[in-house]
Amino acid sequence: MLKPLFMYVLKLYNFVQAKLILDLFLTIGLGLLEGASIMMLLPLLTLAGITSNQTTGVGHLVEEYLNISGIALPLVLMVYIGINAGQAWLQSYESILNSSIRESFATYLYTNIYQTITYARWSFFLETKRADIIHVITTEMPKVITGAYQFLQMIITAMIAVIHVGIAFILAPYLTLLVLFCGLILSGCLQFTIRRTRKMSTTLSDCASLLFSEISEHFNGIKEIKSYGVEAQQVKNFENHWRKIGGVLVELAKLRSQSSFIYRVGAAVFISVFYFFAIEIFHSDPRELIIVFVIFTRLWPRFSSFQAGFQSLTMMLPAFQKVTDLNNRCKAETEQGDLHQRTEKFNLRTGIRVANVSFRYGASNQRYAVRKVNFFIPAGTTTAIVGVSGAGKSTLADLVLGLIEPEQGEIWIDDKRLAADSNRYLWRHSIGYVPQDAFLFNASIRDNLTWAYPAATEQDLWQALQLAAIDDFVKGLPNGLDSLVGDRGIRLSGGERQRIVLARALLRKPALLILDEATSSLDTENERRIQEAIDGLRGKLTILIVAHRISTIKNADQILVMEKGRIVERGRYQTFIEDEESRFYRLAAMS
Ligand SMILES: Nc1ncnc2c1ncn2[C@@H]1O[C@H](COP(=O)(O)OP(=O)(O)OP(=O)(O)O)[C@@H](O)[C@H]1O
Repeated sequence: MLKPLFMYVLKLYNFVQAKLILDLFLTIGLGLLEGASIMMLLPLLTLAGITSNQTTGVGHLVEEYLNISGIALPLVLMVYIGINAGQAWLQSYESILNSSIRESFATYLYTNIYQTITYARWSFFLETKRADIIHVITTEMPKVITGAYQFLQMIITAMIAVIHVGIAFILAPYLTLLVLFCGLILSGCLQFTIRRTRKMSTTLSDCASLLFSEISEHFNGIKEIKSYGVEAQQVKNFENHWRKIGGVLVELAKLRSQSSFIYRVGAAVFISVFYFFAIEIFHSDPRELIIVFVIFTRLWPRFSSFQAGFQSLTMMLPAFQKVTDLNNRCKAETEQGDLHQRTEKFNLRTGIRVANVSFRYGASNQRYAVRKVNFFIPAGTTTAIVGVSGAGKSTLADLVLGLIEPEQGEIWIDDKRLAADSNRYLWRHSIGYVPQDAFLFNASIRDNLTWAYPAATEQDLWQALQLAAIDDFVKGLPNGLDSLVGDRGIRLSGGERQRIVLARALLRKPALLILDEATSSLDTENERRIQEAIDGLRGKLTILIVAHRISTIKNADQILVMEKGRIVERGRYQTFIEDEESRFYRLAAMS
């Protein structure tokens, strides 16, 4: 269970090696200075007249040295001030260094996980809930960063403790062993709270993940929730989730207060034992007794914070596990090859050949979404795929897009086979894609367009808008290209949004334009407009249309009819519509 934690600490070490070593040296320096500052109590107490009649021990040595050298109080006080000033300076320097290590480590880890997730294959996103990914990034990652850092702080605390215990041991070895023994007993007593904390934390993490999913789905489906009038049910679900989380949090608070109770009572018992042994059994030098007492009263909060830190770390372990699992899954799904060094594009000359391609969602799935499909899309032509819902149209489009890999068969772009990840990546780079519910950023129209092609000139932008038949609309807006589209393009109508997205796709001068049910959610008027825009592109571009409505594909050069993952008919609109026996005819009659 501690393995993921070590991994992150190791990452932290690899990331900030030099700074971390400097930090550790500073910590040792701080520990030594703090020890020296405590040791200064010995000459100070001696000069104040507290002495002992013992003739051995460090106290006696200091007494003799002060007598022989004749060192006066002002000099000892100056040394005391010097040590404390040095300690304060080191402390402030160390805290700045710590904060810089922590922040750069956080940036590194966040960017790293974001990158790993983003570069994972599409299949990963098909199998993973978005809410779970967002939950890991926004809720679990901060815990991981705090945890790795806290672990480091615990090591630092342990190092300082070792220095202090070392000093105490030199002064009073038996008393020190006694205190350490008592500390061990106390830790043993607290083991059960640690185990229980770990269990509760896993439950808490799972509950939080579910709650996050619930919130995300709630706001994604808010329109449906309101139209069905199920607000009360949703609020009740939310309340139930919170009640569960609240219960776990109260349990954790109980555990924390239990440990703190055990600590406080234990401290009182151990101080009494310490005094009893020091005075009655060891007959200790009062100065050494005072110093050992000072050391342990300073160490006690450290022990206690070490214990609390350990408990918090235990609480964070489920977060480490979740982040590590996600990271490992993404890594296993990362597209291989020199993907991001290459920028060249595919330039379709002959066409796209889909040869005997089959695909299913998951190796254990009995049902193939696409089965033994063969077809050719000549460059510069329009191909349409039609079929009833679930026939496999979008899956086939995703295969041609290079988002998913065929389980069997091959896809060829001219004479290049889409086999390697890097090929598929470059191919996607060369495609314009317009899905049914296209995505627009909450930014200006210009930003939304240039996102796909940052090097676009003003002329390129207007040309693309014109091709998508939306240039007049944009010209009419008060801020033209710089008008804001609102969250997900909410300030635009469905048709305007789709045409902006079409313009964005065209801006890249794509080798292939894929329209995946791009007009199915539009009204007739908007559909007509976008249809005109698409018709205007015929012959200029290679187009693949996945269509629900037959009216949108009348002018296609080739129509493929799909049924249960297979292509069952192919031809042109005119031929099909005259053949009442054709499946296409029946489809057209249904739509
Ligand atoms: N992510 C997925 N996981 C598992 N099965 C899936 C997934 N996506 C699609 N399928 C299944 O694959 C088959 C083909 O789906 P696909 O979306 O390609 O059909 P479609 O013809 O595009 O349907 P529609 O017109 O309704 O969008 C369907 O049986 C569907 O249930």
